[in-house]
Amino acid sequence: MDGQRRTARIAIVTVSDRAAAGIYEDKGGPGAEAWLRETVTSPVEIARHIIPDGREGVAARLRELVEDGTDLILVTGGTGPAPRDQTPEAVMDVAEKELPGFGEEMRRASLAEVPTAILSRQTAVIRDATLIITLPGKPAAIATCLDAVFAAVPYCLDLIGAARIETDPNRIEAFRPKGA
Ligand SMILES: Nc1ncnc2c1ncn2[C@@H]1O[C@H](COP(=O)(O)OP(=O)(O)OP(=O)(O)O)[C@@H](O)[C@H]1O
Ligand SMILES: Nc1nc2c(c(=O)[nH]1)N[C@H]1C(S)=C(S)[C@@H](COP(=O)(O)O)O[C@H]1N2
Repeated sequence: MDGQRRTARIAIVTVSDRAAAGIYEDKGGPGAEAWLRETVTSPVEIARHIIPDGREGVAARLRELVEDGTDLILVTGGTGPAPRDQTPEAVMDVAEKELPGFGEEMRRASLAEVPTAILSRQTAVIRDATLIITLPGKPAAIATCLDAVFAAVPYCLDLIGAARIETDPNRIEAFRPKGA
């Protein structure tokens, strides 16, 4: 089968000590899933994971998901400056390439809403044929950040050899050069 014409596999990883311990209910993961289900019109399988903060645990889970053939991973939480916030370090541990424009654009969009957005060290990276995008933990940040960058995601997935995805143009007009 043509590698790109298959059901896309997306993982949403919530990184939060308290959500993982059941102290509060995870709202970021379900929020990201709802956003994707409203936006992506081609077939997708979405898996959700909740894990505690920590560089090694996050990196290990990302490696597993990449080896499992996941096309896109959204990681929410642990991007801030506090000692337990180590998601960017974990993501860089598994990265083959960084795409700094994703973090720049997500922070720009978030800064229009909250001045504390500058505290998020979010970014995006590629490992093998997987795109990994980090998002802040605050559930309200999910839509702001995905709205800001998702137009570039389908073509990025094409370029790295991941599954092809289509979006509802009324929500996100995906950028693809003519003929792609
Ligand atoms: N996944 C989530 N689901 C629901 N609320 C969240 C989630 N992540 C963060 N929040 C909310 O946003 C607030 C600030 O987010 P922040 O990322 O600083 O959480 P945190 O205190 O680092 O979480 P934790 O200690 O569990 O890792 C939290 O106190 C919580 O109310
Ligand atoms: N859109 C948006 N971005 C945001 C926020 C927010 O509320 N909305 N919170 C900020 C704050 S307060 C922090 S500390 C950082 C990092 O959050 P994280 O550690 O949960 O990833 O994200 C920032 N980015």
